[in-house]
Amino acid sequence: MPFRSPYEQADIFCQKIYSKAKEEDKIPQSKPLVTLTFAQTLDAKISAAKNAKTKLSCEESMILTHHLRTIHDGILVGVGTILIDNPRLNEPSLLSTVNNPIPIILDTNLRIPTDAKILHYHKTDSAAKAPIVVCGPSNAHSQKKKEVEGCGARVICIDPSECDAEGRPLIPSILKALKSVGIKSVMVEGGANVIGSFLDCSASSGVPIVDVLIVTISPKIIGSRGTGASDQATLASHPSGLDLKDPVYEQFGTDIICASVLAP
Ligand SMILES: NC(=O)C1=CN([C@@H]2O[C@H](COP(=O)(O)OP(=O)(O)OC[C@H]3O[C@@H](n4cnc5c(N)ncnc54)[C@H](O)[C@@H]3O)[C@@H](O)[C@H]2O)C=CC1
Ligand SMILES: Nc1nc(O)c(N)c(N[C@@H]2O[C@H](COP(=O)(O)O)[C@@H](O)[C@H]2O)n1
Repeated sequence: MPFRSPYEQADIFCQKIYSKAKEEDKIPQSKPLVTLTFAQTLDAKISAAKNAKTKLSCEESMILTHHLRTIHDGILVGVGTILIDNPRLNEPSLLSTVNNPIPIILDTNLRIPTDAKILHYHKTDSAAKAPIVVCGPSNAHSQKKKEVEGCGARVICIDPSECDAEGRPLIPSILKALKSVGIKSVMVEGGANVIGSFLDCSASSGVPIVDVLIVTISPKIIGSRGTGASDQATLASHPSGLDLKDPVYEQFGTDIICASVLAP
């Protein structure tokens, strides 16, 4: 096989997966296209412990993750990930030459610290975009909302009728709100609670919610202290598990990528 850099490999891999999604008519009109993606160990852990930031991806699979970020309009994480990882969520090495997605943070009670990197990065790098924070109704008129807006973020409050019993905005309502501000595609990176909500919503809804699932599998075993990728998904509507259709596997460096275009 001719030599391919990991950048070329990432580009070709994404073209293959997203042209498949297109062929199968998975490019939605009523909601943004959703890619759910995360890195896990062989024993399906996304972090080494509760409250831990853990590097799982190798250099080559991280290049794929960064490439995926550049082909989506938005990149979404929960506030738990902001509090633990304090990420930048941009494509670091090619920042000025590629599309950087709009960071989107799900934060029911506006717990985001006003010094979080994600609230400030766009002020120092002109290629980075100001984030969107999606919160629950209790913050509609709060001082914290004003402070977060003061950092340059757009804060979207979801109506109480569109939140779950714990007051968390429902996934279809979040996607509707994102679509209404022009976001046509969103890459969901985690963490465990957000992954659980997207999986459950996708499995129980008659319409597709997650269109493409891309999982990086790292050759590591963490054991029971780690946070499981699906710890927060009940998958109650699928008692024998969720079957992935026509999975595609490819090795990136020392990791295996599993990708599937999900059936509705
Ligand atoms: N290996 C990987 O690819 C990744 C690993 N992580 C890891 O995940 C861990 C953080 O995960 P969690 O603590 O579970 O936090 P999380 O990042 O899933 O955020 C949960 C928060 O999101 C908010 N939220 C709003 N609407 C929601 C909804 N409908 N469903 C779920 N949450 C909603 C709530 O305020 C909730 O507290 C960290 O250890 C981080 O390192 C995070 C991202 C990727
Ligand atoms: N793909 C992937 N591999 C890992 O090993 C990871 N720990 C993550 N985590 C996600 O990436 C964010 C860090 O992003 P920045 O490098 O700061 O931009 C982290 O917050 C998780 O969302 N992903």
